[in-house]
Amino acid sequence: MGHMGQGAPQGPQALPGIGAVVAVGSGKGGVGKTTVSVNLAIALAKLGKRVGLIDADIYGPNVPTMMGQTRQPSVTEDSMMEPLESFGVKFISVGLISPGDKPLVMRGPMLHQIIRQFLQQVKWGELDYLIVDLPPGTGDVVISLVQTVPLTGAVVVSTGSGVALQDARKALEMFHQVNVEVLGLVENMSQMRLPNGEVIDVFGAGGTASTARQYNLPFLGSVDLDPAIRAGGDRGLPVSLGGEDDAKAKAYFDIAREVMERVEEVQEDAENVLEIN
Ligand SMILES: Nc1ncnc2c1ncn2[C@@H]1O[C@H](COP(=O)(O)OP(=O)(O)OP(=O)(O)O)[C@@H](O)[C@H]1O
Repeated sequence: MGHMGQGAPQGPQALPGIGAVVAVGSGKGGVGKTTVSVNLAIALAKLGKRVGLIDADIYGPNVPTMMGQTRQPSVTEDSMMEPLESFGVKFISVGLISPGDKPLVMRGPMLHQIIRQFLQQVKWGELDYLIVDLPPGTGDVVISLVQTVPLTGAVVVSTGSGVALQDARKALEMFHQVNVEVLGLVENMSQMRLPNGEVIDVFGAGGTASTARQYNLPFLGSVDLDPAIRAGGDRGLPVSLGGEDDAKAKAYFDIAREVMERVEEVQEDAENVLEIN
């Protein structure tokens, strides 16, 4: 395992007080990775977990808008950042530290520095889950992450379309390369249910589940294509706030429970490995 070298001076160091670090990635942009991250984080919090969310999506840092707060985080005297908090979820975003609407041009070393800061210099306190919303594609941010902390695992979001899945497979391969366990796949914008009950298959529903099967990975659930989900994100009031009994929120709670189960599995496996050694 690549991240067992905890005694090594440069190796990834577990964050004290943080139970699990879960990255959410996608391959293709615009498939709804951020919407899944935000609603998953809120669902976990509503299920009683202590949750943090890092928005590391340098190309589209939309977490603050979806969480309804876009002010700059305050910095304490000891140079620690206070995360913002909405709906019981603590969060921080690259969007909050980049000035205005300027396109964010960042060189690798600066990006690496920011990722490290978000992990190590934010007052997260005790968390059960720290979710990291990755930029689409395969790349630098993931490398910075795995060099800084041991990741518990990754969730890969895709639509069922052939091209999105093509890119999702690249993301799966990348996580494999950097020794990050994929907890499972989520299909977003799977189907659209019209008010008259008719169901429209927009992006090829089921494609993500079959990709999961191909790779022998768990399928964590699917989310409908639903204007209420888009509106919730835009208004800073994500649909998960409706709670588990709300039909529009339920999918995210199902996914949250799957993620909790998978995280437990991965952590138990890691403990067994340590006992054998
Ligand atoms: N299930 C859904 N139903 C309806 N709209 C959705 C759904 N999921 C996401 N959207 C909308 O699609 C758009 C893209 O979603 P989002 O920003 O979450 O994608 P992303 O994959 O994080 O994008 P990127 O990483 O490229 O910035 C947003 O306007 C969002 O509100």
